[in-house]
Amino acid sequence: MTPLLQAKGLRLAFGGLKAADGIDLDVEAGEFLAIIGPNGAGKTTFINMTTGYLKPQGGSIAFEGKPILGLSPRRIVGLGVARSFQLPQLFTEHTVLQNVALAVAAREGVWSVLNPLLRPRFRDEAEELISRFGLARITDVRADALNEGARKLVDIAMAVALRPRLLLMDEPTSGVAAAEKMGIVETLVRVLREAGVTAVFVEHDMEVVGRFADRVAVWGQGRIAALGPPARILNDPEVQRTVIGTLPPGGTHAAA
Ligand SMILES: Nc1ncnc2c1ncn2[C@@H]1O[C@H](COP(=O)(O)OP(=O)(O)OP(=O)(O)O)[C@@H](O)[C@H]1O
Repeated sequence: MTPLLQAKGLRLAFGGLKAADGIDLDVEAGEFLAIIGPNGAGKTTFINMTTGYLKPQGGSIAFEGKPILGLSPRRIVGLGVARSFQLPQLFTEHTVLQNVALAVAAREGVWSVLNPLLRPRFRDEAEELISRFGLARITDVRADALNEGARKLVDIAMAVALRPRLLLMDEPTSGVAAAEKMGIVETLVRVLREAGVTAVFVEHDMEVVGRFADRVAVWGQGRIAALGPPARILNDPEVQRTVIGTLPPGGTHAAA
């Protein structure tokens, strides 16, 4: 079967720095794939290339078998690939409802920030989506008054409003308070699974990766250093040493 997303030989250098140095990755429909790796390994660069924000200098990317490399971010969204950002991109002076309604309107080709709530169809859909994310109690709260966990969920709700088949999330739990983290991930995984959305997410919290990823890709200096099920990857001594940091340099077993 054709993979949902297929990246082959992606290369991109910034000056002498190879942020992508021959990335080959297939993402299968329905899976949750976690990307882990040290800072600067090129994880965000991969998301940027896949969503049209950066153009690789070599290689190819196909979504549902069709080439998407070189298309604008908006065209790629239109084909069914959405993303969320490490820093949520919300309209801070607008309420949660207005933000999500704007995303619904954008999907329908209405790009105006002039009150999308005037259209009951957009408003109803936004309200329904907000309640699926368990955010009904903050529907009318302005985005700049939200905590980081709520901001992340609203950002992802806006991406889901675009009705993607693939969603790429850049560090969905970064900045979220530890006590809130698992609840946030449980919510977004539930919504994405119910909606049949395949997910690729960059994550630094290995407990989140272990609980929610079907496969894990380990990034190292613009390359995929390891790829496989979480039970194997997270217990790999080399991954523990270079990414997770539980082993002393040269150590062979996890520190207590
Ligand atoms: N637009 C750019 N111009 C120049 N250098 C860039 C650009 N984007 C990324 N880089 C560099 O490319 C390398 C890979 O960056 P990237 O953001 O993809 O890493 P990352 O694995 O996502 O890191 P982190 O976990 O810190 O977010 C870094 O050294 C970064 O400084």
